[in-house]
Amino acid sequence: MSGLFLSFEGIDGAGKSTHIEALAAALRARGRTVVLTREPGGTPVAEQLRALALNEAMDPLTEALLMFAARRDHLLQVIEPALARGEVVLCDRFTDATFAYQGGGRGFDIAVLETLERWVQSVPALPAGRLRQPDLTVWFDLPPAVAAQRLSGARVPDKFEAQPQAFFERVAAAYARRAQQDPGRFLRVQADQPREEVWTELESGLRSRGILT
Ligand SMILES: Nc1ncnc2c1ncn2[C@@H]1O[C@H](COP(=O)(O)OP(=O)(O)OP(=O)(O)O)[C@@H](O)[C@H]1O
Ligand SMILES: Cc1cn([C@H]2C[C@H](O)[C@@H](COP(=O)(O)O)O2)c(=O)[nH]c1=O
Repeated sequence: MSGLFLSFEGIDGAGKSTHIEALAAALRARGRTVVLTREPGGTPVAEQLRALALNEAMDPLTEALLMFAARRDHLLQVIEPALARGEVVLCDRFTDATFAYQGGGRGFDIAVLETLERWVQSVPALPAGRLRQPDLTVWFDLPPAVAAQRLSGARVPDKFEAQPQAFFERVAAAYARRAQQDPGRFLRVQADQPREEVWTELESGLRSRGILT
């Protein structure tokens, strides 16, 4: 069986975690081996970088470099080996999050992010010039006001969760731009619905792409 790389995106509180576990169970029930992982993180080195990026104040370039450094380690140590073994990788966030949070939220230079994307996602298994990208990105599209309501009081906010709603409006707009640039890779799920309906929409999108049978 060939490997499959799915990423899950959306603003904080959009509902990714709620559905990733259920999807992993559905895929395992169909005989697939599933690796559940996340960014920033997924390896000991990347988890340390995550702790810095989510908790320490830093300038936007430093933040972007930490995200991509964590990603490089995660790709080489976890994602690429799993894909080579023919497994399914379910990754809670990937590079679209950098374009959304550092590019949209922070207003950091998109051209620099594109350069880092090319460096980091060039991997030995792919011919020169081709980048490792998710086969499909599920984008949980939720209005920031609804996300804020869902997260209010739920936990101690990290550096990003503590940002004002205007930050998340920019993040959401940047996700929409990324999806527009590569519509074939994105599955948009309307996340402002009851959990069961979000799951039904996700399941149906995955069926129509042959990922769930
Ligand atoms: N469809 C829904 N309707 C109402 N509440 C929901 C729905 N989906 C998830 N929630 C709740 O919203 C909160 C955020 O959900 P979840 O943790 O799945 O989001 P997330 O996208 O993984 O967030 P983060 O990226 O910040 O970790 C949780 O309390 C969850 O129970
Ligand atoms: C990959 C990535 C993530 N972020 C931000 C987005 C979230 O606020 C946190 C991760 O927390 P989660 O609960 O695991 O979703 O990090 C970012 O700013 N840039 C990135 O590239």
